[in-house]
Amino acid sequence: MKLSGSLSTMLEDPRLFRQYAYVDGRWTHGNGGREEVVQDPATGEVIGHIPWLEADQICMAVDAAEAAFAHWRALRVDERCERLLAWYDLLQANREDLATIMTLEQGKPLPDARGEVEYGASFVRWFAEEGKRTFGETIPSHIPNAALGTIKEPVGIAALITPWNFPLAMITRKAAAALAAGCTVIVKPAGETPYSALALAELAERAGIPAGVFNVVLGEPAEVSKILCAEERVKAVSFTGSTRVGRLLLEQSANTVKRVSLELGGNAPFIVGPDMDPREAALAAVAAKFQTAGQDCLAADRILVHESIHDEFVEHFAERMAALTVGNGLDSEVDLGPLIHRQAVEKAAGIVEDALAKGATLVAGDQQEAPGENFFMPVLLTGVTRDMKVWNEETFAPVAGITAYEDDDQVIEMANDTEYGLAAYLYTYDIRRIWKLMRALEYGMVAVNSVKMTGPPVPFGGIKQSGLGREGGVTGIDEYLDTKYYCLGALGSVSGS
Ligand SMILES: NC(=O)c1ccc[n+]([C@@H]2O[C@H](COP(=O)([O-])OP(=O)(O)OC[C@H]3O[C@@H](n4cnc5c(N)ncnc54)[C@H](O)[C@@H]3O)[C@@H](O)[C@H]2O)c1
Ligand SMILES: N[C@@H](CC=O)C(=O)O
Repeated sequence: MKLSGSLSTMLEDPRLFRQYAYVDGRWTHGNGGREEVVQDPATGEVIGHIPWLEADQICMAVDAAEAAFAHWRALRVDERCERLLAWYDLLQANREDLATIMTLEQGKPLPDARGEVEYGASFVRWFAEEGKRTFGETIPSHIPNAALGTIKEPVGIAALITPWNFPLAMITRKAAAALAAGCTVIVKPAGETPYSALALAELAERAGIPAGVFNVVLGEPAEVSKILCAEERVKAVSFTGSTRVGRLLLEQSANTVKRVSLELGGNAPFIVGPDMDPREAALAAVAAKFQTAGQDCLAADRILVHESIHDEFVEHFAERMAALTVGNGLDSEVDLGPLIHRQAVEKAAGIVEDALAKGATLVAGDQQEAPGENFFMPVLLTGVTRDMKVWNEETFAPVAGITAYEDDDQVIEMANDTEYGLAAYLYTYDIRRIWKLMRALEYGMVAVNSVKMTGPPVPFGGIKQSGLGREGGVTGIDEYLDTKYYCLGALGSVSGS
């Protein structure tokens, strides 16, 4: 294993590169001496090490979050929100360093990493504002001489478990909502990408977020999650990751009846109507497929094109795909970085092999050209059918599969033929088709004639086995709030009550 050792020298502020857990405002070693090596997926070089905390240390993080909760929830909401805004400012001010850390540990091209820092920061600002609007309601009373209403209260400690593909924004979309609501949090980032989370902790501290309010624990994933899910004092678990692990955490949280929010896998259909300009649609489909090298829960996984424009669409798609540059995300020419590790490359190769064995056609994609062992060259397959893995599984790789369809009813049925229900794309200008398909698609989010669909104001989330609950938007904060109903009786006669 080659040792890089150079990340801190690449940063303007080397203190953003932390190789410890962060518990109760302290940078913490693991008691048991266990640690994990973190590698740059582009080069295989070692970026650094992180400690694994032992069970008693995870419990100490819960103690810290519990102790801090009393003070944090008691702050005036504008005081909490001021600190979130200070955190937002620091994220913006340190954007370059945060992007460098992200590219080194995750592999995505530097411009995409900068984009993710902006995106992640935007949730902090959004919830700093939304925190001030956690209104209760007054209820016209059916009880004589009583006043009825509701107030919103923070649920308590929230455990936030996050994936490696968006190492910063998947944390802030949860943490900012929870902190604005008055909760304290324990973040468990993916072991592949811990340094973005630890940099967030460093900046949270500088923003005046008190010790114990924002904690980052590191460790063996199943072990840590089991403790957090079983712990009665943890009131909410918010998870972003695979459907397989999401199911597990839901099960583990049942005994303590926790609030569980799940942002899970996707298998997005990208539907192109017969009225569509095939070139325009192909450019959009390439953008929707290859972001983060296809390692995106919103990636266009099944591209469904009307038979009348199928061949032309394929030509344009192949042409645009051929123009994508694959390489190290630090190189300014690069569009697609590496996959996260070798297993991801092997999984992608298996999906392509399975499709070809079952009759798909390989239009483009030569793995001999891959610039390193964690890289996977973009692949275009046509003639994809429902018995293939590329249809049924979330590919999480730059493998595009195209299928032709005959009419709207058939494409609705095809698009819904999956256990997933996160996001769908629809390209057509026919308003009646838009309305019909948009309503019939069994997805939490439908983007019509747009690749971009996310951002702070929208309720992000899926149905079916893509998740529970919503993040962002005006409802994202509700995942961290309880509604308390009150009935004030014996008030005497109050007119209009
Ligand atoms: N819906 C969304 O908003 C969204 C966003 C980003 C990623 N994702 C999904 O995340 C997945 C990719 O991320 P990933 O590979 O990091 O997912 P993953 O489920 O393997 O890991 C996610 C988190 O769970 C932890 N984990 C892994 N195994 C565990 C176990 N047995 N018990 C407890 N915790 C465990 C990991 O360490 C990590 O912190 C894809 O399915 C993608 O669609 C969804
Ligand atoms: N692109 C998604 C993350 C999915 O992997 C988002 O915007 O949240």
